[in-house]
Amino acid sequence: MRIDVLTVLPGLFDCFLKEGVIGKAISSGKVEVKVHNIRDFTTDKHRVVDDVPYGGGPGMVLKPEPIFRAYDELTKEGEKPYVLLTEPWGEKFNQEMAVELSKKPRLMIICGRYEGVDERVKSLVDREVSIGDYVLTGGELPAMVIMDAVLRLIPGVLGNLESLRADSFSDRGLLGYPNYTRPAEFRGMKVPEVLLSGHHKKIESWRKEQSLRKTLERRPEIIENLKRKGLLTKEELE
Ligand SMILES: Nc1c(O)cccc1[N+](=O)[O-]
Repeated sequence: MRIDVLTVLPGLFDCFLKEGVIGKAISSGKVEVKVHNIRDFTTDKHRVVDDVPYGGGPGMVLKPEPIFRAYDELTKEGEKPYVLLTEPWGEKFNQEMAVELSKKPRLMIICGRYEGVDERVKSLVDREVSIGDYVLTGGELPAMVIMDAVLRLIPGVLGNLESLRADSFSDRGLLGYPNYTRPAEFRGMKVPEVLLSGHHKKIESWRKEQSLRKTLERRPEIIENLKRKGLLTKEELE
């Protein structure tokens, strides 16, 4: 997969693209991420990327010209990207969307900023995406959240497919089970006996029960939804 990011703050992505699972996926060539400074696509000497909103009002709006120039330049060759725009009013990002986006061969993420982008930029956009109902200083962190959730799903990026399978939200959207590692007792808190038993069937059913219990406690609507769709087994319903 290739992702092109358009932003006025490219430096924000430096650590994200160098460190951890994402950094390894890029350095190994499993995925390609290119961050582009929208200012590099301006033509005036002051490299202006924003302007005051027509009709008045607070703040600044990202101008259309530099973004369109970037889009035209970056899509001259190769597959047309599926274009996302990160902004507060977008469709709520979730695991289902991450799975869908991970199947696209190429993405472009335009990072919203200031009071937003000129409305005409949206003629380039396939999906406006929000990571939550709160006000941020810009769309760069949401772009990183989306890339993290999407790129980890690319085959080969996560070493152990098992950890992908046991993810929260991956088994029918159920929350993940509790995890423990050595030591078996720490400050009086013991690891559940079943996990030390080596009895794989018992461990699996304990984990399933914990996952259902946690989901029922924290996200009852997920259980209701699965019940309605008939996606819970008789044992799970008991
Ligand atoms: N919430 C927010 C914002 O305030 C600015 C840009 C993008 C987002 N978002 O994607 O959620």
